[in-house]
Amino acid sequence: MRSYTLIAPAKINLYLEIISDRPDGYHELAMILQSVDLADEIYLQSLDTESICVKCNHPQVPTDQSNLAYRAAALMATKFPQALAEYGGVEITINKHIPVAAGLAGGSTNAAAVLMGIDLLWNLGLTKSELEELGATLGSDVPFCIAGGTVIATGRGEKLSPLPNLDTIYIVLAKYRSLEVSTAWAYKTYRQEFGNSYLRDSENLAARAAAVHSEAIVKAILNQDPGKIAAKLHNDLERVVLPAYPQVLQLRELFASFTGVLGTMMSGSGPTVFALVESEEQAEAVKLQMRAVIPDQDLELFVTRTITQGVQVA
Ligand SMILES: C[C@@](CO)(OP(=O)(O)O)[C@H](O)COP(=O)(O)OP(=O)(O)OC[C@H]1O[C@@H](n2ccc(N)nc2=O)[C@H](O)[C@@H]1O
Ligand SMILES: Nc1ncnc2c1ncn2[C@@H]1O[C@H](COP(=O)(O)OP(=O)(O)O)[C@@H](O)[C@H]1O
Repeated sequence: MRSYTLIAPAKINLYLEIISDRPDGYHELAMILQSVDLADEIYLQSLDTESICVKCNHPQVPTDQSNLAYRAAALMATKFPQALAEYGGVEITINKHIPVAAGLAGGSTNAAAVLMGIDLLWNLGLTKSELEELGATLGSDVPFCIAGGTVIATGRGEKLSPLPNLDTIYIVLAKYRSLEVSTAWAYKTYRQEFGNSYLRDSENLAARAAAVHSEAIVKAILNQDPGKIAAKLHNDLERVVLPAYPQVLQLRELFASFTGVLGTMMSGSGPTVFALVESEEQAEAVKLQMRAVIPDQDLELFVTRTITQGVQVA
């Protein structure tokens, strides 16, 4: 019986600009995605039968066919039926550490780990770009979770251009356990409220505008300048999520008021808010400050840091 354990890291969005809507219902984006060391462990074990089964220690995560990890395995089974017959199905055990429905790509990174793990279990020898292409059919953030590091993502988030590795930056994450924001709702509301400001002249114009806006943060990343990176954080989805979720706005304002915080932003469609911090010591101090102001145990707080890789075999 063969088995693999994979480490599946979360991401944050250092930059998220919505360029336009698309005929397929998605949005054209310009993003900078960053892997962080808060990660789930994914344990894969071959089965004698051709079935797929998912186990997870987190009550909010479904273990049926709606689990993104299950869907990743089902996709591999459909694409490679001979390998499924030869090597058997797979049992997927997810040890969740990443908060669920948080804007941290928890499900996407689990799916990425399953694609990479099954590639190994079934001796398929797929390239990273082949795996990323398969991943894009499961979710917009899945290709990035395979690539990892610091990456410019365009299209609906699946077209990736790597940036140089960032030196370690410490990060504090804050998320109310019971608060969920639907990604589809966030984009739909943005389209309803701000859609008339999209650039529609031509794809090129839209791409050029995105390049101009994100230029400053890309430069700061190339210069390894955490202060400037923090000053240029941006997320268009804050325009719809912050007014609708005052608790998220409060976290954002509190982080901004703490000593040692270089910059703060909501990640993805939220509701996680992150703060870039000067040092590990400052990060622990910022976490303590937040806990002192909000003792409510529904608020989850994590100290994490930037990393240079996506999913890895343990
Ligand atoms: C907002 C972001 C930012 O990184 O992340 P999360 O907050 O989910 O982590 C991503 O754009 C989310 O990526 P992901 O969670 O993989 O999205 P998908 O499953 O592909 O899409 C979920 C829904 O979001 C909307 N969507 C997503 C991506 C995109 N470029 N345009 C969209 O309009 C669509 O309504 C889609 O049905
Ligand atoms: N493997 C998985 N891990 C986490 N959530 C999952 C998974 N598979 C499906 N889901 C569902 O996907 C939804 C989004 O969760 P998640 O991927 O953690 O958030 P986000 O896309 O905001 O980063 C949740 O409602 C959850 O029930």
